Amino acid sequence: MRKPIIAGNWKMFKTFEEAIQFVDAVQDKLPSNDKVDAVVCAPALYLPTLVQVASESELAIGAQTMHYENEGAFTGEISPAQLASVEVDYVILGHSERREYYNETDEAINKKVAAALAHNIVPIICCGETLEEREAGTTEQKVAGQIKAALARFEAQQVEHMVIAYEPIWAIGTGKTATADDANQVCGAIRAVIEELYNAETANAVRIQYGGSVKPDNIQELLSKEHIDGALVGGASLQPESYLTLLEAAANA
Ligand SMILES: O=C[C@H](O)COP(=O)(O)O
Repeated sequence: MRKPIIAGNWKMFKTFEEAIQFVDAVQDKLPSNDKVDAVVCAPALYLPTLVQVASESELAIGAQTMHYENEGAFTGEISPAQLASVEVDYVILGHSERREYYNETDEAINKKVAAALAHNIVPIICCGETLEEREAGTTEQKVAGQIKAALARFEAQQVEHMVIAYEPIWAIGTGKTATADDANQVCGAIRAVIEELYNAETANAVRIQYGGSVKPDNIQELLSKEHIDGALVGGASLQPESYLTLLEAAANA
C-alpha cells in the first residue's frame, strides 16, 4: 500500500504575507502523516521562512525548480545545495511550464534528479502530453520517453523514493480533467515502464501523482484508482480550505 502524497504547486502566486498565513492556517489541521504526505511547493524566495514556520508540523516544503549544479555563474538560478541548506524536502522537476517557457530538456531533468538525490531532496518528476499528442494517440509513448530519460542511470533503490507526476498539459489550469480512468491508465503505463526498467517491486513502490485541474470535487474518484497515489495541485492548493479538503480525501482514500 503506497502512502498518498498531495503536493501543492503555488507557481508564481501569493505574497510573502499570504504564504505565511496559509501555512499558519493549515499546519494544525493536517491529517496524520501516517496517512498522507502533505507538501507545499512555494516560490523560492519564501522557502527558508516557510520551512521554519512549518517546522513543528507535518507540512513539508518544496521548491518548484532548481539548477543541477551546486554553484556557479548562473544568474537567477537556485542550486540543490542551496535548497538543502535551508532544509527543503521536495523539488518539482520538469514541470511542463518549465519545459515550455524555460526550455528545460529531458537531459537537464535527468541531471537535476541526480542532484536532488545527492542532497536528499525528493524529486517530483513531471511528465505529460499535449492535446495534439493525446489526439494522435501517442500519450503513452510520450510519457514513457520522458520517464526513461529522467530515470536514466539510477538504481532501483533510488527510484523507489522518487515521486512521478503525470500531468496532461491540456488539463493544467483549464478546468478540464482527464477522466479518472484515463489518468489511471497512463499512470499504470508509467508504472509498467518502471517495471520494465527495474522490477515489479520498484514499480510498486514508486508513487505516481495525477495533476491537472484536481479539485475537492474530483480528488476522491481519482484517488480511488489503482495507480493514482496522490495529486500535484495548482489552483486548488492556493486556499487553505480546499488544500485541507484534498488532504482529508487522500487520508481517507
Ligand atoms: O503543478 C500543478 C499543475 O500544473 C496543475 O495545475 P492546476 O491544478 O491549476 O490545473
